[in-house]
Amino acid sequence: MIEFRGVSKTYPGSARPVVKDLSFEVLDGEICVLVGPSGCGKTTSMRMINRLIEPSSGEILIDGEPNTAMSGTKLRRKIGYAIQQIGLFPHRSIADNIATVPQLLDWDKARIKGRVDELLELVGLDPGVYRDRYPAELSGGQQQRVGVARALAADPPIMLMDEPFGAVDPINRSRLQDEFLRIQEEIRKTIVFVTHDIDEAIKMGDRIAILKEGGVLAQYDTPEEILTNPTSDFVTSFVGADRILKRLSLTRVSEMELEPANGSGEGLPTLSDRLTVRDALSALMGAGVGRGVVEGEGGRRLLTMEAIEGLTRGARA
Ligand SMILES: Nc1ncnc2c1ncn2[C@@H]1O[C@H](COP(=O)(O)OP(=O)(O)OP(=O)(O)O)[C@@H](O)[C@H]1O
Repeated sequence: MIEFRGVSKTYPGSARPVVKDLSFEVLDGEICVLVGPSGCGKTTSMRMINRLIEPSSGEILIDGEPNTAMSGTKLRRKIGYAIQQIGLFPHRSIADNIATVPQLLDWDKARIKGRVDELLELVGLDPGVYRDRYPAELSGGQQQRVGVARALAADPPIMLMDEPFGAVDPINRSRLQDEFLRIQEEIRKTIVFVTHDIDEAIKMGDRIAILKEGGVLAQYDTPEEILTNPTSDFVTSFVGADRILKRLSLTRVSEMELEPANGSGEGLPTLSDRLTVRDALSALMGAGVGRGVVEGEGGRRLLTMEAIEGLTRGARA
């Protein structure tokens, strides 16, 4: 667990803090997304976790221990770090890039090679093809994957990720997000993830910390809660006017309580219950109908506009 306790940061020469009295906890195995407008202190907050930046006051505890009490080696072993600019060393092979922290930690060669190949497999790059290439010989998306593999190299329980998919086009970005969520299912790291994109925050976060100007925490909640019960005008406007639709994209049709279709499904469009409710709504509207039949493990069930509206009720209150 990572715990911020009253953390503030004022840079030398500046009158005002860029992070102000920040207190929240990141639970083990969860992705916590720091999101907010440009300059609100997301990166500063994240870098105080691995002490690339020191707080002006307050403290950060990792598994109950102040990070100021930890040696550099211990911090490197505990915390992986992936950044938007990727930061791969251009004159080192992909294998050597990934091996950066294990080499610092003096792992033996065989162990490093095994780990590099395992990580390349994990991020979907064939080790035989990519191990000996150089960063310039990879696409931007492939380099991002190597960046993530490098951050995971010493199997740290904590990962800090600063806009890790920021430099790739929207399609590849969406693919990388999906892949990363799949990887996280396997590795269950404790992750702090910085983005300025609320849609990315909603997709990636188990919990979202929305920061506002001056590094003040505006709300810390699950994506569902933030979309359903924003606690201030700032959060409402930051999540956007389409928050009800965003809320629908968090739920799959399979999770809805729906009546069996029995005989009443005749002539209605059929949809998979793996769709998000947002996509199912879009399909119904596209077909110009108010009802459809969903198919899945729960059998054939009837999806109606009323049922969809029922999901948004809390959000409209
Ligand atoms: N080393 C520094 N010295 C002085 N001021 C700094 C330094 N680093 C950042 N700042 C200032 O602190 C504020 C917060 O910066 P930070 O990078 O933490 O914000 P951010 O929310 O990550 O922004 P962005 O989304 O634009 O990356 C900004 O106003 C920035 O100019």
